[in-house]
Amino acid sequence: MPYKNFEEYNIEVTEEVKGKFKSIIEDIGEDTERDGILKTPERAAKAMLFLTQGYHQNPEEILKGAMFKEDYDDMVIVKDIELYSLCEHHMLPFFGKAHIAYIPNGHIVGLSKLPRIVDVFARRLQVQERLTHDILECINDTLKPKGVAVVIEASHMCMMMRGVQKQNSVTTTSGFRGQFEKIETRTEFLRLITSDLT
Ligand SMILES: Nc1nc2c(ncn2[C@@H]2O[C@H](COP(=O)(O)OP(=O)(O)OP(=O)(O)O)[C@@H](O)[C@H]2O)c(=O)[nH]1
Ligand SMILES: [Zn+2]
Repeated sequence: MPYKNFEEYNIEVTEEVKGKFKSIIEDIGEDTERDGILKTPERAAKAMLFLTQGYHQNPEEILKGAMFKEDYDDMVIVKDIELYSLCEHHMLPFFGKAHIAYIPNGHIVGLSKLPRIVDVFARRLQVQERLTHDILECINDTLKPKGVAVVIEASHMCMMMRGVQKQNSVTTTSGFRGQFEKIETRTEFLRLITSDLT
């Protein structure tokens, strides 16, 4: 996708996507000249580009921007990170929480960077399984910790508003690398994310 810089790209693509949303709104039988709808193609285009901005962000750079040498080598957990993504099959939202843990190997990372990389990968067309692994592999490859774990719990609007129409099902996905592949470490992590302690 050729573009000079993100702002320039955004202006150009917003115009294009706006035109496409206008056609969709016409095709579903709405009046695109109606007062409340007049600006809707533009609003929808801006919303869609916001929700997919992760394609233009570099998660490794975000992590590398705040890695600090430190001898701490116990588990670090950031839990209940809210996430909103779009399923790649229907382009409908799925949303929920991510829980991330890692065991440092000489370096810790700025805590805010973990939610930031969740957003980078969530703001793309995704399936929950790949989103989980994208986050896991990015931390593993960039921070090179002794271990990393990611759990995501999410509800999928494509299963709620349409299709099978199940309102209460929650999907859990998980990935474990390094020391979290050992049952005791994994159990400790799962105990801590389900307790009120952290
Ligand atoms: N594994 C996985 N499946 C997902 C995710 N998000 C949506 N899906 C599923 O993607 C599948 C697409 O199946 P299709 O049969 O091609 O599409 P469909 O006819 O719209 O399916 P229904 O949703 O069952 O009506 C559905 O079963 C969705 O529930 C996800 O994150 N992970
Ligand atoms: Zn879907």
